[in-house]
Amino acid sequence: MGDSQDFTFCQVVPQADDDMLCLPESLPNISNISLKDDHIPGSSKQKVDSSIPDYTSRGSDSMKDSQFGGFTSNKRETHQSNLTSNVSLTKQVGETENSLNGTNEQKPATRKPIVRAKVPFEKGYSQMDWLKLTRTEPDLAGLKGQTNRRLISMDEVRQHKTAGTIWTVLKGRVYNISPYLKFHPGGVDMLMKAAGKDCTSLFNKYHSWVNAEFMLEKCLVGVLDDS
Ligand code: HEM
Repeated sequence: MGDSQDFTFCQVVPQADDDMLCLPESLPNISNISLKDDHIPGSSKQKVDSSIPDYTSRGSDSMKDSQFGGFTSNKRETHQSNLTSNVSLTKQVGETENSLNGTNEQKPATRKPIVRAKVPFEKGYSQMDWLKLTRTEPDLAGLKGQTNRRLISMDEVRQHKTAGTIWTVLKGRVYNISPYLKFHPGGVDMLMKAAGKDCTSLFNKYHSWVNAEFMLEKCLVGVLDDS
């Protein structure tokens, strides 16, 4: 009886010993976990560090952080957004809006975003290049000596919509826009919508602030005869 009790007791003791043996191994793990937890309530940067072991192992990256500040910070945010899916990116924008509105879950902005459809210009076709051309090229309008004060009917304008002589009417003036096509920041295709037509309303729709009178001064062919 006593032996069996001792046996039972002896069986228990080794288990306790096992636990004791495990403790030194488990302690470092526990301390690791507590370190991660300590970082989680901190900044988003720290969140990334604690959840991604690779970042903590990159000593050089953390050096870069301190050296380049915001620049590297952006880089990390990109990593974070990759890891937490695109939502994170949207959230960045949303967060700014929410901080202004004072709410956490807000619908996307209702206002329609302004679409900038500027086309990157080819080398040699910047607005500065256009300005230079207007000062150096003597006959951009293709007048060949004719006056640019001539009255031009809409019928005649309509006949000029192919390469070389593309005319348009803007605010009562007729311009040869052929030489300007490749310089147009909105692209050739957009400007071609003006070919052989009165483009005043389209022009005002996209950029009423543009000083076309000045820009196309040397392309003036005549004045629209609207009688
Ligand atoms: C006929 C004379 C025109 C001239 C001299 C002209 C000139 C310009 C200029 C200087 C810009 C740059 C504007 C900026 O940076 O703020 C621009 C952009 C643009 N233009 Fe024109 N344009 C003309 C006609 C048109 C027409 C008829 C259309 C449409 C059918 C058009 C569509 C655009 C678009 C979509 C852009 C890009 C707008 C943006 O940056 O948001 N343009 N144009």
